[in-house]
Amino acid sequence: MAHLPPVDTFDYIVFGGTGDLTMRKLLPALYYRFRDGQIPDDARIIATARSPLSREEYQGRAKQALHDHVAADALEASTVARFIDLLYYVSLNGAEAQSHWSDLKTLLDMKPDSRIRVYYLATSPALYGQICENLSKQGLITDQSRVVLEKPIGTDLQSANAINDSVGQHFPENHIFRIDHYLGKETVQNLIALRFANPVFERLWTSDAIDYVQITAAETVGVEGRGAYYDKSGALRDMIQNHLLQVLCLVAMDPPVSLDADSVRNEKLKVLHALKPIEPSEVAIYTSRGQYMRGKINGQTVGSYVEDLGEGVTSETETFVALKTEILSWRWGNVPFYLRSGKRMAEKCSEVVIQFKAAPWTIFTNRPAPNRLIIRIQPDEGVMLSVSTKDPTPTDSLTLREADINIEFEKAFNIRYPDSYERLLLDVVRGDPILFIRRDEVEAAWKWIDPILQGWSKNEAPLEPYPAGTWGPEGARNLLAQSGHLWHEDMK
Ligand SMILES: NC(=O)C1=CN([C@@H]2O[C@H](COP(=O)(O)OP(=O)(O)OC[C@H]3O[C@@H](n4cnc5c(N)ncnc54)[C@H](OP(=O)(O)O)[C@@H]3O)[C@@H](O)[C@H]2O)C=CC1
Ligand SMILES: O=C1O[C@H](COP(=O)(O)O)[C@@H](O)[C@H](O)[C@H]1O
Repeated sequence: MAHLPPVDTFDYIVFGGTGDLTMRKLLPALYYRFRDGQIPDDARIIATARSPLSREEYQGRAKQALHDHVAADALEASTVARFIDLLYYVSLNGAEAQSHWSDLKTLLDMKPDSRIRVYYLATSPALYGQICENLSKQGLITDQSRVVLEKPIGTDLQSANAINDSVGQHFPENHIFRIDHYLGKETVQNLIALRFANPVFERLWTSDAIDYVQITAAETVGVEGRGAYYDKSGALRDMIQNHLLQVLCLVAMDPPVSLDADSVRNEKLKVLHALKPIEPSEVAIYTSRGQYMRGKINGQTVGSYVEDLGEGVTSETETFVALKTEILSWRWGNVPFYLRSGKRMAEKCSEVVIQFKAAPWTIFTNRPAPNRLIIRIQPDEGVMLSVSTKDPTPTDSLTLREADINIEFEKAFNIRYPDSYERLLLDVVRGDPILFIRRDEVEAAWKWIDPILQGWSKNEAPLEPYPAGTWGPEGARNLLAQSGHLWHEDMK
């Protein structure tokens, strides 16, 4: 077990404290950090929601959540008991000024104002503005207060601006932490280390050497119990607008002058601004969208998307999207960036594939395969570089064969890879925004996404069905075939 320096003590106030995200992700993440000695014993986690629950009832639910979502070998009874002791519950309608705010105030007033307060908004984003307004009216926003906003920040640029404006009336930008859990993933952060600590890669990180880049986030799960949210969202808003564009920024950005949050965010923003727009009339050329049908995942038959939504429902929502873009800059001129994400795909796999250009000439009897760098975000976090080596089979000529230089981080460092929320939740306490999204990044991402949504709404690109358990619709393959490229799984 790692022993890490503890953060300053804090009150974490979670709006939506009984919800799926809190139970499945936030409490387990805080538990792990507590177990590893990073959370002081006098910290408090104050959950709020409308449900009338006593503190003991809430603690009972939280205990169950830990048993369901924390590895059994990490659950020591005494540590669980000490952690459960940090939990409080206030029944409160965050959207109503007349609700039980005085209960929350009484609890918070028991500690000095200088204590760090984190207001974590894990409710529908439609409530963010009202919750912040009520916090402000009740005098609960101190100099040491921060607010965390869960995704989605809006469904387009206009709605994102409305959310950001309403929260921004009560919290300064440097106290607003917009979470994107992909940035908390170790391998995503490792992109910064890999690129800027290893000149061997960074010197080749341009259109001179790179043919194209693929970023994939494929899931085998369907919409699970989140159909009501997902059907209004779809894969483009749910995954591309935030997670995949953030990964693309880290792959493509120029070296920041330091690891200061704004230096990194400024470089990411430049990438977002340099993305070649996809006009509504161009969506059939540059995008492919699909929806899963019945199929098989790991040998088990699974239902279609509309079956997962419920009986008698129809839907035009995409559960898969692939797109081709470019970054209009000196470094990346003419290098296609292919992004794709989908549910009910053949494998769970998030990765970045950097496909290098072929050698200009060969002296061997067969052509060397172009090098390929694969950064595996999950599962099996690691980095793999394919290289051409001499084929050891005895022949009369020097022929080549592909082999991999493969680093598996978990094995290399013999360490448990933490869930992304573990790091992010404590970064808020530390006041370190490097792995959070600044408002202008959200705006730039929506500005680029909105025209695609407009094109789709005019039916400019067909919604193609794909069987569950496959790599998506044919259109996704055609997107690359136009340039003679293949998705990674087709290269194997
Ligand atoms: N679940 C996930 O995996 C992910 C979720 N998110 C985001 O996190 C947020 C929460 O999602 P999730 O946990 O799934 O949603 P749930 O529907 O499971 O939970 C919503 C929570 O909000 C509470 N709530 C609803 N209305 C109010 C109100 N007026 N005042 C106070 N509390 C209220 C509910 O409790 P009660 O009804 O008792 O008030 C409940 O605790 C959403 O923005 C979602 O998009 C983001 C990424 C992943
Ligand atoms: O934000 C989201 O992410 C998950 C996928 O996250 P991962 O860490 O398992 O890759 C996705 O299932 C969900 O729809 C989306 O809202």
